[in-house]
Amino acid sequence: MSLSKRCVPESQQKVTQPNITVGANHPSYKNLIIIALLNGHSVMNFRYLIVYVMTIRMWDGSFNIDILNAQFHQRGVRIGLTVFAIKKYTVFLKIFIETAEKYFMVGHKVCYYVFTDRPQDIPSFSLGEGRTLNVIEVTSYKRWQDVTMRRMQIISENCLKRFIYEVDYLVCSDVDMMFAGHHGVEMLSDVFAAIHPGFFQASRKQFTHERRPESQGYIPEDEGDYYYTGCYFGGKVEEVYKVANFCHHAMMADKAKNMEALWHDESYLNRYFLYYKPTKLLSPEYVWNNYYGSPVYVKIKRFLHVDKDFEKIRSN
Ligand SMILES: CC(=O)N[C@H]1[C@@H](OP(=O)(O)OP(=O)(O)OC[C@H]2O[C@@H](n3ccc(=O)[nH]c3=O)[C@H](O)[C@@H]2O)O[C@H](CO)[C@H](O)[C@@H]1O
Ligand SMILES: [Mn+2]
Repeated sequence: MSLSKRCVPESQQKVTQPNITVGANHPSYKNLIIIALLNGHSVMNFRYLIVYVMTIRMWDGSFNIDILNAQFHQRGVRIGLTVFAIKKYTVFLKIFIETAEKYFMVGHKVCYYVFTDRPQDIPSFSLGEGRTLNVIEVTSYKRWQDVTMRRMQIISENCLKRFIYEVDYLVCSDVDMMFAGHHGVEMLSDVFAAIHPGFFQASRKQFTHERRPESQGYIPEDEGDYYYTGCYFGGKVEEVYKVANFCHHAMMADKAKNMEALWHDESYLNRYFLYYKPTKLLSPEYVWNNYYGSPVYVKIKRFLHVDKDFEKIRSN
């Protein structure tokens, strides 16, 4: 997969965001309505316009971390972070965990769950207090598409087997990522999702949703609030179970028909979120890719894609 395939065309990347920063660093409701209309969420489709505008978005300046930390500490909240490092992707783990130690839920109870087919290749890490790392061996798949999609099955099975007993919230991430700024409890909610950085300014027409009605990942042309990234989502364990279980079964139903949604697990995830809205939406601060430059609205890059040679890393 070439990265450029999934991007907004060059010409549009240069379009700067309208003046959306008012007071704090996040858009006002008035400006969100304007952005929603510009993005093709018509007033005729009032329900989606409301969803678009009312979703809680996390931006720098939109939360008070001291108050939130006190609340989460009082509850003794435990947070699991799942990450898959299958085949050659084990190379990404070091920087992922090392940067997570610096920025991810610092001061809280954190449990890393590393799923791999190469446990012997997992280095040891020195972890902060209250933080543990579990390496869980899983079988691999030949095609990278199957590796990425099967994460949903493994996550859903482990929700029932262990996550539900061990943690309160789960964060599910790609491994080819690095933390670069604060990632705290402000992002936690029943279900949270993040906007794909390439589609923050894109109109609904440009979203690369699955458009074949026969697929379980189908989203009609005139629906879809956002294009969510498949690389970062989470929530309470019972909610993540529902997300992952849906995506896995949708994928299996398509497979039985010899189909595969356009962007694999990401397409099924987008379909799930169309009908079961996330209760919190992370702004592009929480998932960014420097490929898209440094637009003014991303004041803090908290989580970044690591460059990779797609062909090399995915070859068996
Ligand atoms: C930024 C973003 O939107 N990421 C999504 C995107 O592409 P990406 O290009 O980011 O996908 P990717 O190559 O990172 O694969 C997804 C993840 O699967 C795991 N993996 C994959 C292959 C492998 O051989 N070994 C391995 O461990 C690993 O955790 C990796 O991070 O599209 C994928 C499906 O098409 C997934 O939805 C990704 O979450
Ligand atoms: Mn990735």
